[in-house]
Amino acid sequence: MAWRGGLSEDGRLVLFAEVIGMATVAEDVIAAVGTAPGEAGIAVIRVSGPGCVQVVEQIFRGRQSLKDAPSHRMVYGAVVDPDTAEVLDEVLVVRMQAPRSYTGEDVVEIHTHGGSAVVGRVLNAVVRAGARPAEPGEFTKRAFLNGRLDLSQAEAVIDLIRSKTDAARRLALEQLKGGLSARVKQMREILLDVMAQIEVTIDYPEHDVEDVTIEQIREAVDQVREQIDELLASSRVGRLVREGVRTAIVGRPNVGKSSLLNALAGRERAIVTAIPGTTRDVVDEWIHVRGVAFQILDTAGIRTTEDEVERIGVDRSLKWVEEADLVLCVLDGSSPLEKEDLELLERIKDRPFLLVVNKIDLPQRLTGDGRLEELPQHRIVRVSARTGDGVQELADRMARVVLGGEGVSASSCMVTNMRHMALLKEAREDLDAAERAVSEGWTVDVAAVDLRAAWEHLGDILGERAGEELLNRIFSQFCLGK
Ligand SMILES: Nc1nc2c(c(=O)[nH]1)N(C=O)[C@@H](CNc1ccc(C(=O)N[C@@H](CCC(=O)O)C(=O)O)cc1)CN2
Ligand SMILES: Nc1nc2c(ncn2[C@@H]2O[C@H](COP(=O)(O)OP(=O)(O)OP(=O)(O)O)[C@@H](O)[C@H]2O)c(=O)[nH]1
Ligand SMILES: [Mg+2]
Repeated sequence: MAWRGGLSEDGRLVLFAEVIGMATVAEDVIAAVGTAPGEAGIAVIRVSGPGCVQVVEQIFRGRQSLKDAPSHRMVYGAVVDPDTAEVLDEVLVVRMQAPRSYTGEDVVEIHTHGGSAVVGRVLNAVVRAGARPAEPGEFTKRAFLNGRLDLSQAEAVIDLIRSKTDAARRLALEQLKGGLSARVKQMREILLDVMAQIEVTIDYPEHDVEDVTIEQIREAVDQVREQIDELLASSRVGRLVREGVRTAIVGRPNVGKSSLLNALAGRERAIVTAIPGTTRDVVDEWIHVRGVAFQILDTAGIRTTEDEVERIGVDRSLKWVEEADLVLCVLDGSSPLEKEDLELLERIKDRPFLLVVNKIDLPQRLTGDGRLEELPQHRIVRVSARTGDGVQELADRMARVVLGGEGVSASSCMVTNMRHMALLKEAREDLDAAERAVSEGWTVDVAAVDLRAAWEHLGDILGERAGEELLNRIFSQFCLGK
C-alpha cells in the first residue's frame, strides 16, 4: 500500500491510501501466450489470477475436473468453444495453486498444439470465458507485486530471455536467483544496525557513547563502500558480457583489416582486394568467443585522401577508435611502419587495444625505431589473416582483455543494469557525505540522514518503494506473455 498526499477543495492536506498490491488486481484474471508465435510443437497459454481455475474450467473437458486435479500435475483433455462446444484442440492443462506459482496467484497453463489458428482460437475462448489479455510483463509484474521476486530479480527475467551468449545467461540467472539482492540486503543490514545505534546515542547523549557511535559509523561506511566499489567495478565487464563488445578493426589501407574480419567470422563477409582504400563503409559481424559476444567492425583504412567518399569512411574509422569497447589495430608485418601507423599508435594508446601484426606468412620487415618495443608485449598478437595462423590466439586474447583473465565464473555477481549502477553511485555519495559529517565534527544525527539515504537508494535496487511509473517503465520492456 502506498500513501499519496493531495489538497482537498477547501485547501486542507489530505492523505489517502492507494492500493497497488493484491486487492486491485485480485479480481483480474489475465491470459497470454507464453511461447513464441509461429508453428511449433506446442504452445503454452498462461492464465493467472484468483478465479482462473473457474475460467478455464468452463472451456475444458478432461478426465478430471481442474479444481480436483492436484496442483502442478498435468491433466489431459480438450478445449471447447464456450458458445458452440466445438472442440478447438487436444491439450494438456496444469493448475498451480497460489501461492506456489510463478506469479504467486492461482495459475492455469494450457499446453496446446503450436500454430497460430489453434492458439488464436484457444486464447479467444479463454478471454470469452472471463480472462482479459495480459499486458507485456504483467505476469512478472504480478510476481513482483506479490513478493515472489524483488525488482532486481524481475529485471533479471528479461535479461535471461534476451541473453544471446552463455556468459550473459549465467549472469542473468545468478541475478534471478537473488545473487545481487543478497549483496544489497547485506549492505542494508549493516546500515540499519548503525542507524539503530545512532538512535540510541541520540536518546542517551553521554559523550563516550557518541565516540563509540562515530567509530561504528566509520566502520559501516567503509565496509559498505568497499562492497559498492566492488560491484561497480564489476559493472564494466557485466555490461560488456550482457550487451556484447564493440570491437573496431582499424589501420592504414591494405594492411588486411577486411581479411581479418573474414578470418574471425569464418566467412567471406567483407570485400578484400589488393587495392588500398577498398573498404568505405563500416561492415560488422557478430562472433562469440568463450561465451562473450563481439561485434566486429571492419573500418576504412586510415590515410589522408582527396577522395570524398573515402574521407567520410576515414572519419568514421577515427570515430570508432574513440567509441569502441576494444580496438584491434592492424599493422602489416611485411612492411616497415609508416607515418599513418605511428599516428594511429598514438591515438589508441589510452584505449583498450590489441596490436595485430598481420601477414606473418610473408617475409617480415616490420621495423619502427623502437615504438613497438615500448608497448606491453602481451598486447601484440601475430597473425596471418590469409592462412588463419594466430587467429584463434587473437580471439582468446580478445576474450581475456574483456574478462580480465579468469572469465565469468558461475558464482560471480556482476552489476549489468544501468539503473542499478546509478543507484549504487548515489548510495556511495550518501556514504561519502556521512563520513564527511562525522569528520567535520557534526553530531551523529547529521550522518544519520545520509546513512538513511544510502539505505533507501540501495532499497530502490530491490524496488522497495517503486512507484507505478517506474514499474510500468521496467515491465513494458518485457515481451507479451512474460
Ligand atoms: N510451463 C512453464 N515453464 C516455465 C515457466 C512457466 O511459467 N511455465 N517459467 C516462467 O517463468 C519458468 C520457470 N519458472 C517458474 C518459477 C516458479 C514456479 C512455481 O510454480 N513455483 C512454486 C512451486 C515450486 C514447487 O513445486 O516446489 C513455488 O516456488 O512455490 C514455476 C515456474 C521457465 N519455465
Ligand atoms: N600474404 C598475405 N596477404 C594478406 C593477408 N591479409 C590480407 N592480405 C592481402 O592484403 C590485401 C589487402 O587486404 P584487405 O583485407 O582488403 O585490407 P584492408 O586493410 O581491409 O584494406 P582497406 O579496406 O583498403 O583499408 C589483399 O590483397 C589481401 O589478400 C595475410 O595475412 N597475408
Ligand atoms: Mg578493407
